[in-house]
Amino acid sequence: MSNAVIINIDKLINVREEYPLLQGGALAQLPVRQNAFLRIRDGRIVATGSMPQWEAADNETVIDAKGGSVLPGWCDSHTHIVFAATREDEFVDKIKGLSYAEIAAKGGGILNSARRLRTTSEDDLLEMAWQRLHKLVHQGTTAIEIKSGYGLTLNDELKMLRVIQRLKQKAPIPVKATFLGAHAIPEEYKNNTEGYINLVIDEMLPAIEKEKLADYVDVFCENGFFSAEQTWRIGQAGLKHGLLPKIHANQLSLSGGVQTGVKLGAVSVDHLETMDEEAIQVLANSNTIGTLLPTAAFFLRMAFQPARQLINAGCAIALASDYNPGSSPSGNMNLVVAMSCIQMKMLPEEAINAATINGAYAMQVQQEVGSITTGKLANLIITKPIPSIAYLPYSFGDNLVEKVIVRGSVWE
Ligand SMILES: N=CN[C@@H](CCC(=O)O)C(=O)O
Ligand SMILES: [Zn+2]
Repeated sequence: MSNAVIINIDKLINVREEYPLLQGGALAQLPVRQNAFLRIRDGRIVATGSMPQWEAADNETVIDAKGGSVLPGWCDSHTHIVFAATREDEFVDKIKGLSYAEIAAKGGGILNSARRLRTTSEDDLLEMAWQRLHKLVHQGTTAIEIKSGYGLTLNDELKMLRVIQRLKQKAPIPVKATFLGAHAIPEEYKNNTEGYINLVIDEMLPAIEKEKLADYVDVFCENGFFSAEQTWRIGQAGLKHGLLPKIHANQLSLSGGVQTGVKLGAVSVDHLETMDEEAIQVLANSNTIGTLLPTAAFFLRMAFQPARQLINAGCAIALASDYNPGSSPSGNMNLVVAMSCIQMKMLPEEAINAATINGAYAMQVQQEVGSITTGKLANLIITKPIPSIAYLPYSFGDNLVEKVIVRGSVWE
């Protein structure tokens, strides 16, 4: 466990003693300290101060930020990084004019990933997911949620969740596991949706509870996938097995996913490309976080999420990458933040808060990460020198991450 001090920090971003979930107008408040240092003991933040007051201490590594800025590492609360194969062939099909729904109907999409995953070993899946996670940390992600949902049989869902469990043990960053058995109706149950739902409820959930393999339960609430009523039943069953819901809601249609998620007391409802006033108001009047996934909207050429309306209504917004082989084959949170400002008109301050502290809340790790707060893990991004906070999303596509610090050590 490392003892270190980061010196010559131009801007120390998101420094907070109290770190409440940020709703509506509060998202635009991003506390910044100029010309600072930050001290780390046993991998945790123990002090911050003004650079002129800094004094060297024994037995600590000095990390010189050289005028760069420091912010909390990104908290990516929605990913599918355990998968067996990429799907660039579908990407080309889409360029040629096929829709996401058409690709799914011809056996592509999630079912394509399921076919490939079923014939891949747990060790091989772990190796591939670890490579992805390792790269994501280099891009600044220092807490992550990972879903199952490409197995769609009892054994293959358990296999995916065991991979996530092994990632939890291997990775020095907070990792949360979400059971997404209700991601699609598998081929074998094509004409028997109820049979598959029974398998999820009666066999998968008890087995997952027994092995303590998941933190959350998720359902893809969408036309052609799972209805609001089926989402409700699976969410309730998850709750009985100790799993709080996080719901894929309102991606392609007004699915009722937001209302159902809120009624279930979901930690978050995610996607939200397709919202109406009723869904926005229901979310605004709840404790459920709305997690926006702009790179999925971008990749599928869909309208972006109505971030301004959600924030103006008072919602708590988080940003996540949705990293998956079908609809967002990138987990780069720097791009997510930039796209949120460029395409959804979020202010840079709002986007950074949504990708750090609110992302931490969306996977219940806010006591460990998400802000520069004494006692939290020193999971941090050191940027190259930047003239302003707005420069981060403004210079999209440029790599401004100079170093990533995990538990006080530079990520190699
Ligand atoms: N929308 C549902 N699930 C994923 C896509 C998964 C896939 O296409 O493989 C998502 O969040 O976008
Ligand atoms: Zn997803």
